[in-house]
Amino acid sequence: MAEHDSEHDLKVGILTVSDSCFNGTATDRSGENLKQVVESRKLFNGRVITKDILPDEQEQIKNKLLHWSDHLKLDLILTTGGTGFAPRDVTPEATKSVIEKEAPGMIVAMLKGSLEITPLAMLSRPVCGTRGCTLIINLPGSTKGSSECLQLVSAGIPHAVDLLRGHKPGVEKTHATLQAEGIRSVHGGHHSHSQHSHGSAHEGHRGHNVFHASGGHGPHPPQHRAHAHRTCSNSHKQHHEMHSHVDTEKVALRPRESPYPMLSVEEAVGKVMDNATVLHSEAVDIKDALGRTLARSVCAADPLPPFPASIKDGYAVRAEDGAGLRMVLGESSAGDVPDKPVSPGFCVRINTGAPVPAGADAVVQVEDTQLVEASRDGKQEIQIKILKFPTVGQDIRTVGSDIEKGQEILCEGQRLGPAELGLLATVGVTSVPCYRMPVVGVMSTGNELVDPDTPLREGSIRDSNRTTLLSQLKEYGVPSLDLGIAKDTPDALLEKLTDALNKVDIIVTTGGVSMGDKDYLKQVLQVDLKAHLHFARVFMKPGKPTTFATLEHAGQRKFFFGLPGNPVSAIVTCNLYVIPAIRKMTGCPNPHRTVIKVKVDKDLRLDPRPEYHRAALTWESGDPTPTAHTTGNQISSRLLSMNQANVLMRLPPRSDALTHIDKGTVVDALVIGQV
Ligand SMILES: Nc1nc2c(c(=O)[nH]1)N[C@H]1C(S)=C(S)[C@@H](COP(=O)(O)OP(=O)(O)OC[C@H]3O[C@@H](n4cnc5c(N)ncnc54)[C@H](O)[C@@H]3O)O[C@H]1N2
Ligand code: MOO
Ligand SMILES: [Mg+2]
Repeated sequence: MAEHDSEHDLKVGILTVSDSCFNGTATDRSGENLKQVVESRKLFNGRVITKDILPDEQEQIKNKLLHWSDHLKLDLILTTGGTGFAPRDVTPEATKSVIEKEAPGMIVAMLKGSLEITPLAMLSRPVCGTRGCTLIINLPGSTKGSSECLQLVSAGIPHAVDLLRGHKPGVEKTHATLQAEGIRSVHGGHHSHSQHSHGSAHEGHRGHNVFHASGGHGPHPPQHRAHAHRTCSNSHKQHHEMHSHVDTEKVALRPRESPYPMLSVEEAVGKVMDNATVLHSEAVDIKDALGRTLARSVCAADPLPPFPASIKDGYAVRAEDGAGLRMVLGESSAGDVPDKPVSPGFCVRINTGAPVPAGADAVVQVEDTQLVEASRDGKQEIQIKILKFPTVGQDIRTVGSDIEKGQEILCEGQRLGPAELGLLATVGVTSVPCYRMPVVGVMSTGNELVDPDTPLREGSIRDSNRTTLLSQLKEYGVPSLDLGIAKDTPDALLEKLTDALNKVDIIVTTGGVSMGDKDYLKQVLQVDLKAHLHFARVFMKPGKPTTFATLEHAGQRKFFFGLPGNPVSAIVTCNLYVIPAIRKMTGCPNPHRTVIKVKVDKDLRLDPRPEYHRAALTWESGDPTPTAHTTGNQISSRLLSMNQANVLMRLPPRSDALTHIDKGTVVDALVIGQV
């Protein structure tokens, strides 16, 4: 599949120069048509960033060209109209006043091609040239003429822009592509009629077109004959090689590697965590704080228990009275405020949790007493016989014995679980400062995707990544937004991402980040959103094309995680990069996954990349190291390999010395599920 050098996508401006279109007495058909031709991406990979209509006023045209070149920094400006001999035709003059270098070759290409169609083309006065990195081309005003002329120069446009941008890789890459892949059929105006001596004519390398000059050079054995072709030479020659032939035998065939460096997982995680700064705190009611991270420590305002409390149901006594008979004075139940102090020889019936009355310094549980029926002066009195000698403090919780006044009960950075929230209730703190939770938007990309509840159509599959990722975020109590499915076009991506930027802190997309010619995410991030791309390839399996970027938007730092589309890659990379980043942002002091030692349950073949191998744990009796049962075929598309998996075993990359991991070997494993 032709690699799509997305960063070379051209930013195009279309300027219609016409009094009648400007004042609305005519419709701007040629400008609209040019927009369609550019958006069709048939001639080159470009996108119309801006389009306008101006009257035939030289100053206005000049200012527009200056603005589009110097401020919008467009790659290509196509003007249509105002290039003739009529008194109001001043587009060439306006253009000449802004360009820094002329491009006569393009004028020749246009006029040569046009003159073959009509001699009247001699009346056209187009100017072509560059200003900064912007290429400006005057096209005729008619719909037919402007699109024909654009076709005539289109093959040179991408290279011109590459050279203007000083993007060696673009030119070199094209060269490498041509050399590596031999002759490409032409896409520009020169549909030469050379016969194809080998294989089917592939589509030209997207965005870079080359010319076929007809015929080859002398007899070549059919299988080796390379057509003569003219390509934009690389920068040091600055001219077209005419009719040179490429003998693919001799040319060094260079691989078409992605231009993005491959990071190790450690480096990638490091970059993510370096950028994930802790968010500010906000007051959260404790009934909504489950799973949140505390932003400030909490101390107890008062002691617990606030009074000496009985631990048992029994009798509050004076220990020094020892064992033997006691008159029962009264009772102290939980919630009572005792009013009768215990005097020598007496005791008070008491319940667990009830305040121990003054004078008493021990509690004898009811099991250690005998009830002695007694009556005095005809009145029923209760006496008990204490069977064992009580000790001072027995079964009494002294004031503050659970929580002292002023004691710090929770510290900053703690995750608030049920017990922690209970503690807050205990000390009467019902609202706590917690780190804000980032809002995470999840978006799938891919023309092949349909919603899970939609019937499949030819060539489509159901989107599972959103379900997986949204529920993984829910598991961590992270507020999330379903951003839907974006089609595989730059505009669809740009529109959804731009919209999401105002709603979420973190955007997680899946798909469209590998080497496909429809994998536009990186380009949209870099070119359109001007995001800072931290990495776009990681030496790991699954997850190689994982892409991470940040962007300052409206004074806030926004995060992009472009996870791979393969379902397993998506959830594994979410666990490795997204969840730890979120945990760090929410103040969690140890945001990373817990790593444990596990024993592999069978021989495992190693992959050339370090693999995060899915497994489910069991504990064999007497063996403290759990056994990790592999979930089988680990291909990145097989979501079943995540089924019941609660760890990701970290397996080393294959080497000459090590091609397998033997059964019983102990390896590290990241805990990702309930163990
Ligand atoms: N020439 C190369 N091709 C690929 C490479 C490479 O290095 N060279 N990398 C491969 C690896 S590794 C991965 S991972 C994938 C990732 O590609 P993308 O991130 O561009 O993902 P897509 O191409 O859009 O989709 C990949 C795969 O996953 C399916 N998919 C996508 N989204 C979903 C979803 N929401 N639910 C379910 N399934 C989804 C999609 O249909 C594809 O089958 O690139 C390899 N290619
Ligand atoms: O990197 Mo991919 O996720 O292995 O298939
Ligand atoms: Mg792809």
